[in-house]
Amino acid sequence: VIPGWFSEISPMWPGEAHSLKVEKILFQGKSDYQNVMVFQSATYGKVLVLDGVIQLTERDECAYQEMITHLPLCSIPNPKKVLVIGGGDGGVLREVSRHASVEKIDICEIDKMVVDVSKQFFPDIAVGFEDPRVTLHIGDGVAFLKAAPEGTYDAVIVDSSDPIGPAQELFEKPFFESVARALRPGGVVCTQAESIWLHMHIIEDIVVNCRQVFKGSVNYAWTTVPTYPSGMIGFMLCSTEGPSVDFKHPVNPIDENDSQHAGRPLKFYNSEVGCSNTCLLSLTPKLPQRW
Ligand SMILES: NCCCN[C@H]1CC[C@H](N)CC1
Repeated sequence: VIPGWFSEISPMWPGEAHSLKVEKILFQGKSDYQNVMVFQSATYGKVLVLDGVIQLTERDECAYQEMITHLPLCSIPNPKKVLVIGGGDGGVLREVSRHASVEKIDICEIDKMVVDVSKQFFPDIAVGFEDPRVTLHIGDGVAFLKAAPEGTYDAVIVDSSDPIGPAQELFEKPFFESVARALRPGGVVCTQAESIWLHMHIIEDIVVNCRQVFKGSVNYAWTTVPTYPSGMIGFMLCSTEGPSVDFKHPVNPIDENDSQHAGRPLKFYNSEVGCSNTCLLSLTPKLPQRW
């Protein structure tokens, strides 16, 4: 390890490690679920790390939070009730709040320390918790969904960490089945779905499960996030049976300067990006997972 640098070394991306120059460590703690750290980097702003894995940086979080939120919410005409699983930093909530049609936002985050640390060190991301439509539930997303009445939500966003640790169950079939049950007919789900350069085996399993569970459409979309392993990350975009959803052609364009967020315009997402970055997995090249 190079002194003064943070390297993201993990068995999930063997043989490689993205590094960031550290100016100052701002917080280190251990919650009931994971190690939590915040540091000031030299060129990406503040950085949130869980169990040694970069969750977000102030500089590039917009690409992830805007895409994971607006890809699904712009694909259906009038999203009203939205559920966020994970997302304890508040960034997805900030993006959901831009949609004036939304009346209710539930969020279920398992680790309260992530919420508290985000509010303390990332106020421009945790601002999402201030929206009066938001109800925060601290608990296990799997259990929350099992308890949700059938057909409750128009959209579910699964903003998870990686399938090692607390988020493992969020990548398995029973969880997708509980998401499908909690969605209304024609409802949509968008999940964090890893990198086509590193995790094709995980993605292929997720696609098999999603094709069995979601009888509408199943797409894989992606965006670039320089501080995530391989510099990109993908999303599974699925819809249940019912009114058809075409993720390539958003029907609900987001107003760039939506009054819900005066003074905080979008930094990354726009309708063009929204449709161009969505591809059927079959079109994704079979990339060498290691050389
Ligand atoms: N809202 C924070 C996003 C967390 N998403 C994941 C963090 C860990 C990465 N390896 C994959 C994305």
